[in-house]
Amino acid sequence: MASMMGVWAFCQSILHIVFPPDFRFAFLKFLHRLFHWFSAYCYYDITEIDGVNTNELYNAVQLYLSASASISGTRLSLTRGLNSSSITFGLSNNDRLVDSYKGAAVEWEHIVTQRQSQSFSWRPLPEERRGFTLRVKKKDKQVILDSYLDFVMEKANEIRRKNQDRLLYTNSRGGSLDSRGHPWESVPFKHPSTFETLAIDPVKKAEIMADLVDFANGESFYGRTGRAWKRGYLLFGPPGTGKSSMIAAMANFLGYDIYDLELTEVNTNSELRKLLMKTSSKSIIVIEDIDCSINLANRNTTGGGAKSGCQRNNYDAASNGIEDDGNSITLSGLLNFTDGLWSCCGSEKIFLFTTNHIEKLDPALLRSGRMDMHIHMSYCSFPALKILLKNYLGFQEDELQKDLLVELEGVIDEAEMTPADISEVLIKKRRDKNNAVRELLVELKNRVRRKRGKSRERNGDVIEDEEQEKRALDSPKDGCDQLQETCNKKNEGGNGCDDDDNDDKYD
Ligand SMILES: Nc1ncnc2c1ncn2[C@@H]1O[C@H](COP(=O)(O)OP(=O)(O)OP(=O)(O)O)[C@@H](O)[C@H]1O
Ligand SMILES: [Mg+2]
Repeated sequence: MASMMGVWAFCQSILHIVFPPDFRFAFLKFLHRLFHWFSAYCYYDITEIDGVNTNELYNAVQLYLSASASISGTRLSLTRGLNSSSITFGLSNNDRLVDSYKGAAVEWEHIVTQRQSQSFSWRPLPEERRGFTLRVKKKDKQVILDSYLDFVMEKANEIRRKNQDRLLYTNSRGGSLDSRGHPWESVPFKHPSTFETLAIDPVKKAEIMADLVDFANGESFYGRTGRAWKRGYLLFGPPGTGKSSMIAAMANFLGYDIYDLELTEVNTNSELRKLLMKTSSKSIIVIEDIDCSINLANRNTTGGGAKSGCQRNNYDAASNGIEDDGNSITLSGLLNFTDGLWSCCGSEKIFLFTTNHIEKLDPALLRSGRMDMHIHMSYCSFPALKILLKNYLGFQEDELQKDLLVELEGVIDEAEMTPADISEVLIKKRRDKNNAVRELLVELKNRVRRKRGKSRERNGDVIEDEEQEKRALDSPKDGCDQLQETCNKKNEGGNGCDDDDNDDKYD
């Protein structure tokens, strides 16, 4: 190949000296054709810059070859991208690499030449002209063009996702665009929450994980059934039960980016659509506290149906019935956002809404297809508590005293304590893990006592001897009566170890 190129260059220089330009051009063209007729190969150039735009295929090839180049051990260039935690390998200048695909051998050459003179351009071009030349046997041309390049693109995306840290996008600028036309701002997403650290019922956890895996591997299923490749999850439950932690765990599990959509920053339905259009595939689009973001309860249902019935501005319709003139966001806009035609631009997207008050949401928002899975994030259950004890204190189940476990199991459900509150107790006392568990037990018992007292008050009963109940709940063995007394005293002074505001909301 190199010698052929040498001959080619030699011919060009001879022609340059001997013949006039017109003839020279025609002759060179002829020679070029001749050269290709007799060659068993065809060549494809993939330049770094296509006109003034960056050629995506060039970057993809570079990344794709980085996986093979690391093995072949030729001269390599090393790169570490922005937001990336790992180093990728690349072909050095004018180096070659052989790859094979479906039995066809291909050769990649990385060609770097100096840019001669800077022609006029709206943006400065790099001094070097870079590109890849792909050499393919003529008989393999079809298979390479049909699927190899798609394969390269796909692999490159995979590598990029693996190397790059998750990104967390926000629309804090509202709908306005930055200089590159993007409405989203991003920061590296480093939330450490995973399904392992998430304290929820293991059966529920396994179900959610299986659902996510089915979704991520479901391209052919969604194609076959004619459904858009997207899925909606609604997380509901009291504050501190792990809704945001669940979102982070899902993103880390699937390796997806998160788009945290601040609905109150979006002014119109069309702004909402633009934001959606600028989200990438393999991402989770989150609207937290959906009930607080938009007045969903006061939907005007003049047409009866979910979509036809909400052609009005929610805020206005609720207050003065002004028709939606497209200047504010409506429930129909939101419904279209989640399952209208636009929702499928760029596939493999998860829509995730959270709320503390599911009862406030419009049924149209909850139906399957929009929110396919409703996940109740509940107060800490006994199986979830065991996960917290393991994660925070390093306790394996068999390490804990049996009677202590029985006591914990006896009060945990009735105490209705959130995982956030439990983890606070465990964090504070984690230096002495046995003491931490005892302290937690006291806290749980206090909550149960207060709950029972409250419900009696509500039922109009006379509060009987609280001390008697205290004795019934307390274990004589655990030696933490002192702590409990202190806690009780604080509570009597209105200055308790916790407050019951949340309990009231969810009673
Ligand atoms: N189920 C859980 N498993 C593990 N940790 C949890 C869980 N729930 C809460 N936590 C802990 O409590 C903190 C607060 O939880 P998180 O922000 O996920 O709750 P939330 O349900 O989103 O609350 P809010 O409704 O107020 O947004 C987290 O940082 C996490 O450490
Ligand atoms: Mg939250």
